[in-house]
Amino acid sequence: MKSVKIKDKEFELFIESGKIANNIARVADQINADLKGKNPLFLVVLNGAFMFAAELMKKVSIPCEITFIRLASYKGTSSTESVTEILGLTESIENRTVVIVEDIVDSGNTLATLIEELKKHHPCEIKIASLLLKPGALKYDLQPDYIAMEVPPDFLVGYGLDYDGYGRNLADIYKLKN
Ligand SMILES: O=P(O)(O)OC[C@H]1O[C@H](OP(=O)(O)OP(=O)(O)O)[C@H](O)[C@@H]1O
Ligand code: HPA
Repeated sequence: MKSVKIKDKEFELFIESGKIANNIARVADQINADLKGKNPLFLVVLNGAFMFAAELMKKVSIPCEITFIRLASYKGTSSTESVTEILGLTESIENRTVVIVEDIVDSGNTLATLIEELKKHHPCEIKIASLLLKPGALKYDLQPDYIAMEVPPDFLVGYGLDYDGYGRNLADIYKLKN
């Protein structure tokens, strides 16, 4: 499919599934080499990362655990204070090597907040694996350890990424038509 319409918007084909798979395989090889013997715990951030995580974890061959979390943010007691809660983290991460699995690092806001929250639980180290990184949109001093592909700051859908809840099931990645 060269283009798709989702709700009111048109998207054009940007990255085909074969290229996505090759880049994920490369990331898995890096993880297998770097984290051997570290017994990592992969924290998959739902919803967007589900498809990347499924493909990545089939190719990660070192002993590891996988768990799935969601982030909930709400206003704290003072009107400006924003509180982020990690839902679903039942495993202890104390002294563990934790690998955050994300579909995209865009502004970096989600990841920066998540890292701050995770640090409160004293992991031994926190690694970041993301399918996509938008270097041109990043507003935080974050250095993701494992990136499958860098992309321009266009709005993307497919392979887990959604537009208003739709498009996550697309096997390729599409970008918003201008
Ligand atoms: O770097 P940022 O600017 O913070 O953007 C990246 C975040 O945005 C998306 O999550 P979203 O909150 O849309 O939830 P979803 O995973 O359920 O789609 C994506 O999955 C990342 O978590
Ligand atoms: O480009 C994007 N597409 C979908 N969801 C997103 N969340 C951050 N950036 C994006």
